[in-house]
Amino acid sequence: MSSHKTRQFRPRPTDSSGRTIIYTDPNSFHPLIENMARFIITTQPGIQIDATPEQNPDGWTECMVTPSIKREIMATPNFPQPLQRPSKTKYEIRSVEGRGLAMFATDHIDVGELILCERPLLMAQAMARGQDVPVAVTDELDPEAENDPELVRQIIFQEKERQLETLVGNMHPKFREQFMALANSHEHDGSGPLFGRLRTNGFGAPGFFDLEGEDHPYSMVGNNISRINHSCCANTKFTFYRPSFGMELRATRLIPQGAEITIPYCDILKPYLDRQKALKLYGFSCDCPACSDLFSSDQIRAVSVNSIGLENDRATVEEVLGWMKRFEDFGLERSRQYIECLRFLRDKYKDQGNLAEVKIYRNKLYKIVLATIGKERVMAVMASL
Ligand SMILES: C[S@@+](CC[C@H](N)C(=O)[O-])C[C@H]1O[C@@H](n2cnc3c(N)ncnc32)[C@H](O)[C@@H]1O
Repeated sequence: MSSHKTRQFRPRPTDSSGRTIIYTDPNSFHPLIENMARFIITTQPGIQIDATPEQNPDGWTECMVTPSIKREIMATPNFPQPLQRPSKTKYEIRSVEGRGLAMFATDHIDVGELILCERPLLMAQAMARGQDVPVAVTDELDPEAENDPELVRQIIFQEKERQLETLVGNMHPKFREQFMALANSHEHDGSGPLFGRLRTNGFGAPGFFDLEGEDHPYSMVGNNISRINHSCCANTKFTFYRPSFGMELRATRLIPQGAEITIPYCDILKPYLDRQKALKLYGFSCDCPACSDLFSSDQIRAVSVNSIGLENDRATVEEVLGWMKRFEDFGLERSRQYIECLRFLRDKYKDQGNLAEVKIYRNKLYKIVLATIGKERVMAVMASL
């Protein structure tokens, strides 16, 4: 059924600087999305309009966003920069029994280390958490149908599929092939093959708001990063670096050679039942250490989002090290309280004049903040700690 297979890749114009190739063709959209801006983002200097992916190793992103989001992207300071990749690739993608393809460390990976950086294949609006039906869709609906949530859901799925047919139809065949090779855990719920893949593999694009301050739930899909499986004790975190339009992945704990590299598909600070509910969308049930020992895990998760009472400075180093161990056992290095433990130890040693320990904990703090917040905001956050 998919028309995307028969569409031809069209050459795009370069802008005056010759660096960013931008293509906007709002007229080719279905009326419901006529206000969306479609364009591509790439950063290879001097690239020609008919460049191949081989000539443009950073790749490019097919975007379909509102014009205000497009303006926001273009106004990003220092945009666009080339991707800054890790100096050495330390992962491989291979299949694993019962979990399809997965990513594994081929070398020891340090906390905070950049594991991969890639330009998204595409960026588009996904199904929002608790999203209302788009106004244009409700206008077209018969009032009876509007009260039928399943029918409304199916109509939204069809609209999303049509939007994506336009977008995916314009991808370079190599990138389209990469997108179509990704897993689809939504084959039986009415999502089309493109929207199903976006839902299965999309990473929330952080911090994109329209002019009225309304959150736009955009998703980005990457060729390699979208092969990473979930764990509630995940050892990495995804961040997005706007100046290079790069999806970045860093380690939140030491990853030994041979270990699987994992990310969270849901809020891993939430209790077991909430996580299971969120993971249903992906068609598997998690068997990570936190899901296997859910009683202890839920207890420590509840603590990790509240407070362990470090504010009054009365805790001892031993107590704090004990808390850190419990957080580490359940993969909670990214939690606010774990970061507070590191800050506490740095300051405690500073008060004692133990400069060697101060250096160790300052370093650890920097690495975990870098991994969890990303390089765009790491310095600002460190200054506030
Ligand atoms: C984004 S893809 C990850 C890569 C995927 N394994 C592949 O083969 O391309 C998401 C899908 O991977 C599978 N998956 C992810 N994490 C899993 C886990 N912890 N256990 C079992 N399956 C998992 C599920 O089928 C899920 O819908």
